Amino acid sequence: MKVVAQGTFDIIHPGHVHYLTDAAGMGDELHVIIARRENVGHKEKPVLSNEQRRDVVAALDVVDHARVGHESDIFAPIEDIDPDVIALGYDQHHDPEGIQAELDSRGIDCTVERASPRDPQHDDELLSTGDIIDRIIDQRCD
Ligand SMILES: Cc1cc2nc3c(=O)[nH]c(=O)nc-3n(C[C@H](O)[C@H](O)[C@H](O)COP(=O)(O)O)c2cc1C
Ligand SMILES: Nc1ncnc2c1ncn2[C@@H]1O[C@H](COP(=O)(O)OP(=O)(O)OP(=O)(O)O)[C@@H](O)[C@H]1O
Repeated sequence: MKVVAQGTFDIIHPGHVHYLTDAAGMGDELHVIIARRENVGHKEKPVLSNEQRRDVVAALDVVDHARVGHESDIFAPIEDIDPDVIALGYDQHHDPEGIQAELDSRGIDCTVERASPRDPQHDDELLSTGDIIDRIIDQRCD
């Protein structure tokens, strides 16, 4: 069973590890698609390059394969990987029914699941790249 997870993964934190571990548990081979910098438009663009974000994700034990995503067709890597499950992050804005309809129309036999959120495990745990960057600005910039 192949599972696909996807995201920006700019400055890895335990929320990312939770998501990828959850996604890996939905099958036995986890593929991760890294959002291209130019395609991140719903929030600040990543600080780190496409390749750096890919290499760090690829180094995680639960990840079998990581790649930088396609420039324009988000379903091109999906056709290539041919997964059994797409695991959406708990807060990803994508519409599961729209994705399912596109999978069906392309003849890809795959379901769409939603991963769980990670709750903070100890005081002062930062589970958001945006929050980490805000703290760096707060503590290191006068
Ligand atoms: C099934 C699926 C496939 C995707 N494939 C790509 C891709 O090939 N290239 C890309 O730049 N973004 C791709 N994306 C979109 C990014 O991953 C998207 O910007 C990402 O979901 C942002 O999530 P985040 O805000 O949780 O980091 C894909 C998204 C989904 C749901
Ligand atoms: N605390 C968390 N618990 C579970 N999953 C998480 C958590 N934080 C991020 N993720 C998941 O990791 C994937 C990539 O997240 P993303 O790169 O947007 O990180 P982020 O820290 O949420 O970013 P930002 O703070 O800039 O919005 C998404 O699918 C997201 O749902």
